[in-house]
Amino acid sequence: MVPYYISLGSNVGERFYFLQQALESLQKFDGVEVNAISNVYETDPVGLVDQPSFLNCVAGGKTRLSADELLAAALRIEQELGRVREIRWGPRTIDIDILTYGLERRDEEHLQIPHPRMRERAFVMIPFAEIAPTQLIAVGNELKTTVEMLENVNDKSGVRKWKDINWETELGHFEN
Ligand SMILES: Nc1ncnc2c1ncn2[C@@H]1O[C@H](COP(=O)(O)OP(=O)(O)OP(=O)(O)O)[C@@H](O)[C@H]1O
Ligand SMILES: Nc1nc2c(c(=O)[nH]1)N=C(CO)CN2
Repeated sequence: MVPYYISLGSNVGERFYFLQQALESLQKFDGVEVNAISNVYETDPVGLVDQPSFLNCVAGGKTRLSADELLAAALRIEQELGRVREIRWGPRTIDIDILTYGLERRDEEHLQIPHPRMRERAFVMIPFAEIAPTQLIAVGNELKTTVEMLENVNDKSGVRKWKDINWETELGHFEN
């Protein structure tokens, strides 16, 4: 089993419903365990700023899937939840990014791990450091903890805790 972390985001329609459905599908996926889920944050859009605000969270666990299979699972869940891929960085019902897969490093067009843009994104690093503060990430030639990476995020405004979520009640048999 390999430890992994993913980030989830939604800014269309019933945003929390999409996060919850995506996590439930992932948890039911053969060979994937979800062991920790962060708080849900309401976040100002980054990149393309003229779009609705997002709900974001980070989840982690262990998986028997390879990194490519985990990506395929994430893409399948995105499709099942009806994400329409149109504008880069534009609105989406659900976006699932793989942040880390063990200490694996990949730099292919279809799969980059650790996720190259997470280090400048407060909407990823705040929830990631919350559930895995001592997790080591390969940054260039160094290993950094998520907390150290979060310290280097320039702009942490625009990320607010949304609501108190009890993931055990929201997801069938989730154990935190
Ligand atoms: N670590 C990763 N996690 C998820 N998808 C990845 C990863 N690395 C590369 N990809 C590729 O990115 C594609 C999805 O791109 P997408 O349009 O969702 O980008 P985005 O989420 O808008 O932008 P960003 O990657 O900056 O969050 C997938 O088809 C996948 O092959
Ligand atoms: N706040 C926020 N901004 C974004 C997000 C996101 O999940 N949250 N995702 C993007 C494309 O991946 C682009 N911009």
